[in-house]
Amino acid sequence: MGRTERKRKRRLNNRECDVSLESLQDTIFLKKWMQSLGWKNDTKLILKNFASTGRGVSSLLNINLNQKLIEVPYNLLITCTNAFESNIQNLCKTSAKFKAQEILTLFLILEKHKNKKSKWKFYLDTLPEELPALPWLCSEAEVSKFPSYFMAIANKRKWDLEIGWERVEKSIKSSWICPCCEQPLNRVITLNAFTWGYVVVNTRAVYVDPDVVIKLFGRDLSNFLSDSPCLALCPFLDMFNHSAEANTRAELIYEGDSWKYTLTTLTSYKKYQQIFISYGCHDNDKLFCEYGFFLIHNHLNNISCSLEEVLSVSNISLNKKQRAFIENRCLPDEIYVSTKGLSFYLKALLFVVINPDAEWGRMIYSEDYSSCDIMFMCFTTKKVLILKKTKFLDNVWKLKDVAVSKYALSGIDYIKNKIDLIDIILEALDSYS
Ligand SMILES: C[S@@+](CC[C@H](N)C(=O)[O-])C[C@H]1O[C@@H](n2cnc3c(N)ncnc32)[C@H](O)[C@@H]1O
Repeated sequence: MGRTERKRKRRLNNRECDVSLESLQDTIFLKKWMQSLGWKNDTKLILKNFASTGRGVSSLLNINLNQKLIEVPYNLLITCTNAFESNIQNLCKTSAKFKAQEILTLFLILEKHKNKKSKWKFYLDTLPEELPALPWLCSEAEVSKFPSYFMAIANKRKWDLEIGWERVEKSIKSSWICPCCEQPLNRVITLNAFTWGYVVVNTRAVYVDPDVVIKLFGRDLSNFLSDSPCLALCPFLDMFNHSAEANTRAELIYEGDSWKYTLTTLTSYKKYQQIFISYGCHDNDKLFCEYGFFLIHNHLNNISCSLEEVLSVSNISLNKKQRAFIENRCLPDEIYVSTKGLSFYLKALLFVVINPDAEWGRMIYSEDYSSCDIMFMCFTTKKVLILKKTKFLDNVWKLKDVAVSKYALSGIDYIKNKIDLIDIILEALDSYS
């Protein structure tokens, strides 16, 4: 079998594993409900379970470059102003102020609790119960075995969730009884429910222009919100998965005689193929931390390192003048290497390290490095990469020892993916030097 034929067969096999979700009740009800509120599925979007990514979107039509993928009427969006519909202010102490993410989280918990009585039921029924593999949902023992730079990011996100929960717990009236089931509030708004809602908002909300949200609401939200109402949940639009190759334009626009949230694709797709959108120019660190997944191949990935790691492998100590120059120009902020080579800052840093007496400013901005400098840069970077690989392998072993949760098991795969990237970059540097 030739290569093309093998590729075709693989594509067909993959397609056979993709299962349509169109006959599921949840999908049928969601689409009917959205259509009854003005959504027109002009691009004939359908939901499928894809072997490669899980649930996602494709179309019965070919989708062209610059075509509008989806238009969702504003009244189908859940913004912070919808919190008023749920009477969140009635169950909170008067002085309580929340962040937009917390307000949407509370809204989801309360509406989900209403079940059939919620007007958002058909949307809520499509939200996943299971949480994605976010590293900040790991236990403390698990997080502590992540690479240190990543542990810092994960701990910060864990902390944000905990602070949010603390704020909510303190702000709700302990005397409040749910009108539908007569349960006390702390049985409805639990830590588990809060974590679920918080993660749903984190992984699915889109950015909306807060000025438009306030204008359409006709009332100021500052008594109630400590940041701006810039987040919204957008039914069906939140079913698209991300690809680093996808390019999309998202806008809240006034067209015809109404506001709508639109997505335009700047990439074309064949019918039945999965349609991806872009969540932003995110490397795997960001994808894993914000959305709980990472891409095996992501051209935005890189391996970052610290000034200390560079100095430790090059066995050089800096003089005062070198240190001041490096710090003033913030060179350590962006020292990394990717399959495309060394970052501007890494090259600059290495140049300053090996040339204590050169005219650094002129050289680093012209990047007119001698072949000798380039050889040293590659050589040192390889040593840094080998050091990083050893550290990552150590993280894998230590994490394997304590990993119990699916979040930590995913973390192991994530670090292994970093190690694979190091091997690829090392090979590329070998051919370069
Ligand atoms: C906005 S939702 C997309 C729809 C989601 N797959 C669903 O079934 O509801 C974002 C979540 O989808 C998953 N996801 C998005 N893009 C992905 C991809 N390329 N590969 C794997 N999972 C992806 C992640 O769990 C992420 O947190």
